[in-house]
Amino acid sequence: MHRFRRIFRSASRLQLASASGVEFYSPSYCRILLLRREKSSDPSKVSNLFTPLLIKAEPEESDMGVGKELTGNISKSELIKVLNKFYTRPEVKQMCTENGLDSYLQHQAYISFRRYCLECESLPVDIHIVVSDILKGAAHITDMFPYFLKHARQIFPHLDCMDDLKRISDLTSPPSWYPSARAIKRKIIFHAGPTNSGKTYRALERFLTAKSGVYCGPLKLLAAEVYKKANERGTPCDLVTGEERKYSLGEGNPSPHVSCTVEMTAVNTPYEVAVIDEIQLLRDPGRGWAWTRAFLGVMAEELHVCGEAAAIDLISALALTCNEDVEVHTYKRLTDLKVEDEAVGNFENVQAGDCIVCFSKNDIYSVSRTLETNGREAAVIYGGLPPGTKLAQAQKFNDPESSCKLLIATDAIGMGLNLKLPIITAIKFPIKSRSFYTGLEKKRIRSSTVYRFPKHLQSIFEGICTVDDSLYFMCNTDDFKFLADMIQHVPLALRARYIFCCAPINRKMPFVCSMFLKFARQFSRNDPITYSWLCRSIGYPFSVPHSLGDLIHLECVFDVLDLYLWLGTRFPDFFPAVYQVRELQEQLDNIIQQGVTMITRLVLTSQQSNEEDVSDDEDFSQLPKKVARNLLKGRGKLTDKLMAQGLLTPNMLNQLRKEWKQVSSTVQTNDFLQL
Ligand SMILES: Nc1ncnc2c1ncn2[C@@H]1O[C@H](COP(=O)(O)OP(=O)(O)OP(=O)(O)O)[C@@H](O)[C@H]1O
Ligand SMILES: [Mg+2]
Repeated sequence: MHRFRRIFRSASRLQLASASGVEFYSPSYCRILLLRREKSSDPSKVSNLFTPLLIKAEPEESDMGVGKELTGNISKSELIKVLNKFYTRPEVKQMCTENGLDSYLQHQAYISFRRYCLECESLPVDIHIVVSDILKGAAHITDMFPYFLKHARQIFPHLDCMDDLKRISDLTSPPSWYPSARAIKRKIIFHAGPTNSGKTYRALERFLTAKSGVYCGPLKLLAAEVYKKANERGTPCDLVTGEERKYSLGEGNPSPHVSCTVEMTAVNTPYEVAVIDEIQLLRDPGRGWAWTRAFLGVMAEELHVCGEAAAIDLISALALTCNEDVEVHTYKRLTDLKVEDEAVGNFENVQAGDCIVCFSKNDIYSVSRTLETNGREAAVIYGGLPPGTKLAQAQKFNDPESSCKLLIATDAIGMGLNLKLPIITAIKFPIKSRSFYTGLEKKRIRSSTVYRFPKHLQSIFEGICTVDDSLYFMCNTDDFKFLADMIQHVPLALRARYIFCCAPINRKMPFVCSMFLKFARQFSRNDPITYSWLCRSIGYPFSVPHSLGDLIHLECVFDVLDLYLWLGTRFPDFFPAVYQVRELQEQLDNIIQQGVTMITRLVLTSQQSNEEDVSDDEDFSQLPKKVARNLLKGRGKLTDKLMAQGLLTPNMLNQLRKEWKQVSSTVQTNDFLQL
């Protein structure tokens, strides 16, 4: 029986148990490129993305002076008068709109047309004649329009292909993108129920007994678990994630069964059974597209989806658009869930077997320190840890022989780890309201759709695409755009640029971002990213972390290696060292494990060094206080900028601080400012 004890009373507490969210996914998971399209997208925002081409005011030689000869001279002031009058006429605005020029494009086109006419040494003959006729009253002011429109189309060539753009941006019928799946009538079974009710178990039983099958999971850890389980049960099964493919029947010989992360689902391979786990995640703004794609596209005679009952309506509606029915199997919890009446109150009341769920890494650090001060040993699990470390920590907690009886975790524990938890103490640190897993509100559930292009194209596409927003929304592409910006000046072919922009990296980690940029630069120079180059760049050999900063840096290095493997599966010629990199990851996983084991010591070291920093602040009394403090604390615009550009890593910053402390007594304010 799972017993919930509470330190703080809160209605949201129970939601921690159904840990099916996305908040704590490891940074290494694909977080891809989806746009959320607001219903009322402003078309002028799309126009703003188009920059007018510069048209030189050089009429053809044969035109030179002909207009003047035919109809006499036109002074600049007369010309300006005609142009201004033309642009203020409501009929002109109306004709512009009818020809696809919104107010932004009209304005830009007018500025350009006016400049063109005024800078021309001699107006093109046709324009000269029409202006002259307008001045004489022989033509209407709107007769200028064809010349204006011709100019507008020259400076905005996209106007000519807008219809085609709209056609290819028509996203109103995603089911039709998967003709192979539409060619078969799939039997869809929805396994609905709360967490720990046996949904995945039942679907997997069917998967394992089928002639062929695919399991599509939300996490690498889960995909790996199914891969292991299938092979142990005598069903040869391959593992496919963004970073690797493991063959069960020998290299290059695919098995009829595949366990994969949902992004890697093959939509052109026929299977007898497909299982899509945690189906409610198709509403996730970042990764939801992968569930939508798998659901609409997988070619399976029998499709089992497992997830929260709140997603039944959406799945049924999507199935209807595929002319398919959904059979719903509902499940009850296998174990009772009981919320205790009494709050735990304080850490001394935490008992052996308890799991303390925190909401950030910092809370993990402070709780582990507090527990250790009370002489309690705890295992630690959070999303950013490598899979091996998570498993080792889970093992330590699960092992009845182990002296470690407590677990401190973010809700990364919710997916993919089997934990023996007779009692879960859900603690919210700090007490601030954050809603997790809040269920799917009917009106807001829509499935997400993906489109991926380099940033500028992506934004244009986002603006003009049409989506059936009763069922779909475009996902969030901020990460994609961030990466596109970062490599904007690196000369890459479109396809390579696009793939680089899809890389699943955490943009909040400067070191990972800087390595991403280095990979892209090296790639653009046609230089393979060799093992020795990589080792030099990541500071190999690794050493056991001495501070929290070191530990976090090693986690980043792990992600860099993940990035290498991810790119390696797409550009094997340029990332040739995948086998060695996997070995490096194993070593690093072990070192991170050692770091996590002594996390309390790392917290202490970091606190002490912070305290030292604070006292050293006094040494800087000569310096502008804010600047000195920022340098010591690693904050401030310059520091942020250098970190963001990857020119400064946490390690380098630490080193810099140490060196700075040594020389601080001799450095004068002016020297510092000149630095
Ligand atoms: N019929 C069964 N026989 C034996 N073990 C079972 C059975 N059903 C479920 N289990 C076990 O119970 C545990 C929970 O089951 P499962 O993972 O399928 O739950 P779930 O409903 O998918 O939960 P979640 O929503 O958290 O993914 C697993 O360890 C599973 O192996
Ligand atoms: Mg499950």
